[in-house]
Amino acid sequence: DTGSAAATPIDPRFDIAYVTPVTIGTPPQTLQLDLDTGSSDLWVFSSHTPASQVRGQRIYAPDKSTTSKLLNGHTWSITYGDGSGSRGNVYTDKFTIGGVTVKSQAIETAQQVSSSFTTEDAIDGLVGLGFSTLNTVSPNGQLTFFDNAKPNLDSPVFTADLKYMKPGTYDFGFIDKTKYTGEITYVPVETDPGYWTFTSSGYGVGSGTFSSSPITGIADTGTSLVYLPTAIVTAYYRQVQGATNSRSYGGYVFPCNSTLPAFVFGVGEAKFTIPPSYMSYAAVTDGSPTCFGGLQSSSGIGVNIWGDVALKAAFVVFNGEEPPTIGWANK
Ligand SMILES: O=C(NC1CCCCC1)N[C@H]1[C@H](O)[C@@H](N2CCCCC2)[C@@H]2OC[C@H]1O2
Repeated sequence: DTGSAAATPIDPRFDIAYVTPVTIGTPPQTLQLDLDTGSSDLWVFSSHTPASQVRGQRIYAPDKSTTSKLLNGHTWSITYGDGSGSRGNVYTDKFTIGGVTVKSQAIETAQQVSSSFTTEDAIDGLVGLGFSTLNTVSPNGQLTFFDNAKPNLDSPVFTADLKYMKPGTYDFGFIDKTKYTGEITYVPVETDPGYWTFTSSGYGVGSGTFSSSPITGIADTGTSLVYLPTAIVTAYYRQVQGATNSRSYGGYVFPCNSTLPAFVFGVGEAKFTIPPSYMSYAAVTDGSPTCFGGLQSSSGIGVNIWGDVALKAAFVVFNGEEPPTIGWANK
């Protein structure tokens, strides 16, 4: 098997998150899901989600699918790093992304979602693409779509080609040579506790010198921004006129008309440049002259996160061979 599906920004103005069309059940029900390498639960808004918590999202109705089966006595509950979360019951059903089908995928139906999911009407749920060890289904943990699909994929990989303010793609089972330039640099992945954890070889601010120092963090398609150690973040914002670390806005902000340097990060011998445009994430509120930075401190999180702001500067291969590795290429 091989497959390809679009990854479309949920907001035309800035890249909060990306959604991908999937089909579930028989006849197929289409939902737009957020593929998230930072988690390992596949959950959806459903006919079991209270109407008060649904605001325009498409829902999966297992009772309307002739191939759905309740996974008796199983429940799930997840909380994400931003405090959002959801919980519910579990079914199995036919699940397809970009033409790759898993005949019996655990579909976690939401009986409760937190307010940030209710208000985000473009996201109908998530497809966790982390390692299945992170799956929250109890009493028996379930496999991710990638783990289920892997044996039938031409190659046990998926790739992310996210783009700035326009649709990119997720490919499954093959590496599309037309999507990158030069060579792919592969580095080891630490699979404990279940993220795609790798070590970057260093960073540079704008045209400044490159600092070769290991930065261990996770490649997370479900996180909008990059979160790195405070020393790196302060070195970056020292180069931005009027930048401050705002307690009220919860991070580094600066005048939207500031000139921003690029941010360079290393993977092995390779270098990746996040252009200034990606480093200004969004105005803090609509129309404000104050902008929120695409690079923030990881000091409160406990892990460094290479989110969408970094991922969209590269073509990334999530290699599910044993042992797993992650590959980065320019594009
Ligand atoms: O919580 C994180 N990342 C953390 C950010 C802070 C620092 C630690 C990591 N990612 C989540 C993201 O925020 C969610 N969000 C829902 C509303 C629309 C936008 C996406 C979505 O659900 C799970 C995942 O994606």
